[in-house]
Amino acid sequence: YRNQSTRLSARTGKQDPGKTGARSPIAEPERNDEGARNRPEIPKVTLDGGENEKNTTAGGFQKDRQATNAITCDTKPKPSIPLGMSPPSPNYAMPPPPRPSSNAKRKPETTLIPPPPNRSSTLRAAPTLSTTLRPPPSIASSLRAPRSRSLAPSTSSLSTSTLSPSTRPSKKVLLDPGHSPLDWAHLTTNPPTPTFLRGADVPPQLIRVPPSALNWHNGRKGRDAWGVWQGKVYNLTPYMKFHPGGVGELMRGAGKVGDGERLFNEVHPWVSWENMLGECLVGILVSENEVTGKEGNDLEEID
Ligand code: HEM
Repeated sequence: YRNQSTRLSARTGKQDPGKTGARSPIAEPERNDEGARNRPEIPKVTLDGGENEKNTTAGGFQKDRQATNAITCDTKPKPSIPLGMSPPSPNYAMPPPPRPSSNAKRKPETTLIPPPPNRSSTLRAAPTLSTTLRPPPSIASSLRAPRSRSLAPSTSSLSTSTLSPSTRPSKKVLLDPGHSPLDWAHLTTNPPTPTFLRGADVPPQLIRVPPSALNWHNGRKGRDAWGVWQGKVYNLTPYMKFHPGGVGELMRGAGKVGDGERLFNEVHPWVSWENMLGECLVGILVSENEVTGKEGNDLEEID
């Protein structure tokens, strides 16, 4: 190429032949370009060899590059690409569109392509390795989770009373001293009087309890509070302050036929009403007609 450029410059530039003959082939294009600046004719014909090396020193030659790239980009990009990749990025951005030539594209592609694929490949390899390594622990973890979960229900089925408080918010109240479940158990086994648990106004025998009598014992105005469970009437009054749910909760079903049992089953169906209040049993719930015609509460007829 250099020889060709010198030949072309020798053809157009009449003064060059004598200069080029004395100079070396390598130094000729640089010196000839300096002389070509002053010449008006040189840029038109000999932009190939003369401009290439000169343009590297002056930015004004880039305009000439753009105009001449269509013809002489083959030789220019080779030296300009390695040098101009980093510094003249904005100016260098202009050439790419006019570089339809194959040589210009090959060099930047080859220089630019290696880094991306290498980086991407390295980046891809890492996640793929991590993903390939993750599955084993994930499987192990997935197997562990169901095991713990599967064990939970099995234990819950064994004792629902122990797990129920954890599943729902507790509404237990602070009981007064001497009113713990053990205290209640002691009281039921050793009542102060034979009628203390069943009520002062109740005979020692079980009685027939009509709804009217039940409603009257609603725990208000000094009356005892009666509750019904499976057709049996219990005196709740002595248990009021021993009730872990509080007096108010226990009073919700006092003196009512079906409310007490329904609420009891909603809150704690696992609690044994009969065992806890066995000594508080008053009698059995009967219809109002069964009691009418008899004087008062005839308790002896039940036995
Ligand atoms: C109207 C009827 C009743 C209502 C509305 C009621 C309500 C409640 C409530 C809200 C609690 C607290 C539950 C918690 O937060 O853990 C509770 C606890 C309790 N109640 Fe009742 N109750 C009623 C009748 C009874 C009766 C008649 C008995 C006795 C036979 C009884 C025995 C208990 C016991 C033993 C607990 C403690 C449960 C536990 O430790 O988990 N309750 N009740």
